[in-house]
Parts: sequence; C-alpha cells; structure tokens
Amino acid sequence: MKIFPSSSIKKLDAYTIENEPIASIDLMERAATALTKAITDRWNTETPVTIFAGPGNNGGDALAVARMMAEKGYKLEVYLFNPKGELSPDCQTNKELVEMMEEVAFHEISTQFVPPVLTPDHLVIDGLFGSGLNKPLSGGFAAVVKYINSSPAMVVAIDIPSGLMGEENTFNVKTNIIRADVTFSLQLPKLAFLFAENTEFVGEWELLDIQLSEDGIEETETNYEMLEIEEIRSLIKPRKQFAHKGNFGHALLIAGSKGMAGASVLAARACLRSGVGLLTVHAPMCNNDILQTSIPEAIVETDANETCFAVPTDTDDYQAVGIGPGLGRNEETEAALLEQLEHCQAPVVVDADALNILANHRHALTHLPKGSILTPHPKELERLTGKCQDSYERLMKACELAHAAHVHIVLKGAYSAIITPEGKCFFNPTGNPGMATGGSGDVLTGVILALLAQGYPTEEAAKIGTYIHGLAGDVAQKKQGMIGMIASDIITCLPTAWRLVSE
Ligand SMILES: NC(=O)C1=CN([C@@H]2O[C@H](COP(=O)(O)OP(=O)(O)OC[C@H]3O[C@@H](n4cnc5c(N)ncnc54)[C@H](OP(=O)(O)O)[C@@H]3O)[C@@H](O)[C@H]2O)[C@@H](O)CC1
Ligand SMILES: Nc1ncnc2c1ncn2[C@@H]1O[C@H](COP(=O)(O)OP(=O)(O)O)[C@@H](O)[C@H]1O
Ligand SMILES: [K+]
Repeated sequence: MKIFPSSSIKKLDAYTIENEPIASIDLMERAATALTKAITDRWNTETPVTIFAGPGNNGGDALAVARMMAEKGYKLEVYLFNPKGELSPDCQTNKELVEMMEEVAFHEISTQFVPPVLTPDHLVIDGLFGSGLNKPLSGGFAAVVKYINSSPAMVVAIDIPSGLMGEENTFNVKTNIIRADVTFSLQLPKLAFLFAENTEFVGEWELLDIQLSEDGIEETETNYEMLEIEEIRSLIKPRKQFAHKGNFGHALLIAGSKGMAGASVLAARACLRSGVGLLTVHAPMCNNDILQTSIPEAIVETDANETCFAVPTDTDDYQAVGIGPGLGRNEETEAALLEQLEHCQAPVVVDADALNILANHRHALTHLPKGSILTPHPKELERLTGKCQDSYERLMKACELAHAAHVHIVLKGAYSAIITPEGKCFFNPTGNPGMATGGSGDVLTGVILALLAQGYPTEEAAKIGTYIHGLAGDVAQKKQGMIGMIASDIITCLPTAWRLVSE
C-alpha cells in the first residue's frame, strides 16, 4: 500500500475527479458517507456531538458528516471557522446545506468565538484542517485546538488531526495540534502516523475506503510504502521436489562472546527456522559447548580466542554472513570485525555490536560487501548518523546513510522501515510491543541471514525477513501474551509464520 505526501494526495484527488469521472462535491459526499458510517458504528444517537469545521475541504467533509448524522437523528452543534470570509467551493456548498437544517445548531465564526461546553459524554469531530495544512496552526485556530485538547470530550479527527503535518513535524508547534482518540483517514495512511511521537495526536487510526482511482494510485510515484502480505507471499520461492540442502545456501554467523552466547543461539536458531541449507556459527571457544548442545543442527567453528571474536575467518564458502549479535566491543573484536568486513565478498547482515563498532569507524561503512544490510534500532542508528530530534529526522538520516554507503537499512521498531540505497522506504505492519524484549533483534538477524544465504536479493530478504519476524511475533503474542512472551517464543512461532505466508 502506497503512502503519499500531501502534495500527491491533491493530485490523486484531481486524477480521480477527472478520470472516474466524478464531481468533486460527489467525492466529498463519498468521503462523508464513509466517515459517517465509521463514526455512527461506534457512537449512538444518544451521544451529543460537536463538530468543528475549517474553511477548506476538510471542513467541507465535516459539514457533510454533520448533515448525514443529523439525518440519522444525532443531536449536533456545528462551528464553522471562516476568519477570512472565504471557503473552498465544496465547503461553501455543504455549509449552505447544513444551514438549512433546523435540527442542527449551526454557528459560523469569523471573529468572536464563545466555546461550547464539552463534557466527557461529548464527541468532538475535528474537521478544521486536513492534508491542506501548510504551516503550524496559530492565533484563533490554535486557541480552538487548545480548547478541544483541554476538554474531557472524545475526539475523532477527519483524515488527520488538525495541525499535524502529513510528513515532517520536527518544527511544528506541538501544543497546537489536535489530540485525537481516533483518526479516520481517507484511503491511504499518512507517513506521520507511523512515527512513535505522533501517537499522542493520531490515537488509534483506521483507513476508510473512498475509492480513489486505482490507476491514479498505481501511476503516482512515491518513496513510501506499507508492506502487505500478498507482496511477501509473491516473493517467497517454492521448494522444488528434488531440492537438496545445497540449494538453500550455507550461512555463516559470527556472534557471541563470553556471557552473551544467548544472542548467537537465538540468531542461529532463527536462521535454521528460516529455511537455510546449512549454518556455521563462528564463536569464541568458551561458547562451543553451549552452541553444540543447544543447536545440534548448526556447525560450530571456534575462534582462536577463548572469550571473544578475535580472528577473522575465511568466508569464501558462504553465500551470506551475519555478524554482530552478542559480539562485544573489545579492541580485538573491533580489529577482527573491520578486517572481516574488508575481505568478505558475500552480503553481510550487520547488527548490534558490529554496528556499534562501525559507528567508531565510519569510513568502513562505505566498504561493506555489495548487498549488505544494516539492522539498527533507533539508538544504534543514531550512533552511526548522530542524534536526531524525532522519527522523521531519523528516517531521513537513515536514507542518507543507505545512499552514501550503498546498503539497505532495516530501521527497527514499530513499523520497522526497510530503506533502500535509492531512498525507497517500505514500512512493516507486523509485530507488536511484546517484541520489545531482549533478543528479538537477534532473531531478526538470523531470519534475514537465512534469506540472503538462500539467494534472495537484498531488498527481498530485508522485506520478507522483517515481515515474517513481526508475524512470528504476532503469533507468539496470541499464544503467550505481550507481557509473558520472550524472544525464543518468536523463534518457536517462525514455522507458523512461514506457513501463513507460503501455504
Ligand atoms: N484525499 C482525497 O482525495 C479527498 C480529500 N478530502 C478532504 O479534503 C481535505 C483537504 O482539503 P484542502 O486541500 O482543501 O485542505 P484543508 O486541510 O481543508 O485546508 C486548506 C485550507 O486551510 C488553509 N490553511 C492551511 N494551513 C493553515 C494554517 N496553518 N492556518 C490557517 N489556515 C491554513 C488554506 O489556506 P491557504 O493558506 O492556502 O490560503 C486553505 O484555505 C482532506 O484532508 C480531506 O479531508 C475529501 O473531501 C475528498 C477526497
Ligand atoms: N512495539 C513494537 N512493535 C513492533 N515491533 C517491535 C516493537 N518493539 C520491538 N519490536 C521489534 O523487535 C525487535 C527488537 O530489536 P532490538 O531492539 O535490536 O532488540 P535486541 O537488541 O534486544 O535484540 C525489532 O525487530 C523491532 O522491530
Ligand atoms: K482534521
């Protein structure tokens, strides 16, 4: 599913109007019908409703919703803010229709605004501004937003909370943004919905289908997309009847140190549960017995060092290398990692401590093997790029890094972003907060490593791996609950996740 910036949404709107064809007022009617259904499905006619409409088409939507809800018997009060004495044509049309309805208490505000009483029983519908917002709210509009936010009423936002920009909010005035409980967004999600710091504004969000032109969506380019199960399913290669383990690659995992054998065990198990033909784990001597007993399917190659990774190994026989989980950061490991990366030909998944080491040797970032993937969580990314003020800036910096280093980046978290060197971002919808537990990231490294070893192109390996990892987390959450689940449960649920997307 594509995610468009506000500028493209306008074009898509125009494309639909021209090519369906449909009059813009009828498209607004379609949006309002979907919005009214979504709202009336949740709140009954007993709910006192106060609607705040702005001068543009977001306000037009709100006024059309007011008319439709009044027709269904809701008791409504409507405030239309028109300080410039200028409304969009469709907003004007809907104003005239609402004005005529006796059952609606309608107020058009040009200067003085006496705020209505809002109780905890009230439902506020926010239709002040939508995708046409072009600067932070200020003056009278900011005052209305603050009033709504300080009220005890439930708030539903139409399309996007008023005051929130669709993409970048780094320099926005946060106090002047509606804090919605629910956002009913039209057709496609906005990039801003995917950022943690915006949940306080967006609340729960739901998409409403208003049948914007499918051809228009297809033809309109964007750098942002949400992954969907159908795409992942189409990427997974079926196994041939006469397949043998040689067809599924030999992966090398360089992981673990004294006290952190667990990270290597988790990554190795996840790799084996993701279809790899053979797996060798390179580990310090002290972890040999742990690995041999806990993962009989893996081959263990011991480092010359007792407690940490210190001697680079030959990677010629491997189709992919995973490096980082539980590696530690001592000097010997640092030197070994840099040398290992310099001489490696196979694509590498670089995670955890390997990323932290690279943060101290940024020059090495531009010499990573072709097809490599970095899997940082936000803190690890900031060690590589410098501090970021918010998720949007972090995403932009990750895009710059992916471009400069010619690597793919999986920026982890809720809606993990898979970023290509060309600047495309694919957001992952699977996963849940139960995965915020030590070791979850090690599991992801193992899954992506297995896919690279099987010969999946880098972008596909990152997309499939991230999606499956989250899906396994969702299966684990259903079985164990968010609080009780641990990283090993994600591994246990990998087979079910694979079956869900491949059978
Ligand atoms: N997606 C779709 O296909 C469909 C979309 N639809 C709906 O249309 C909505 C978009 O409507 P829109 O383009 O008219 O913009 P909207 O947000 O109402 O505001 C524009 C007005 O605000 C003003 N303005 C801007 N910033 C301001 C500020 N800080 N402070 C003060 N004023 C400010 C700006 O004035 P300007 O600055 O340009 O003079 C202009 O007058 C969309 O969110 C959805 O609800 C559906 O109806 C049908 C299908
Ligand atoms: N709230 C969440 N929603 C979805 N996925 C999450 C959430 N929290 C964590 N995850 C996933 O869990 C993994 C955590 O990785 P990481 O932070 O590296 O953990 P660790 O270092 O403990 O292995 C990532 O893949 C991340 O996307
Ligand atoms: K709004």
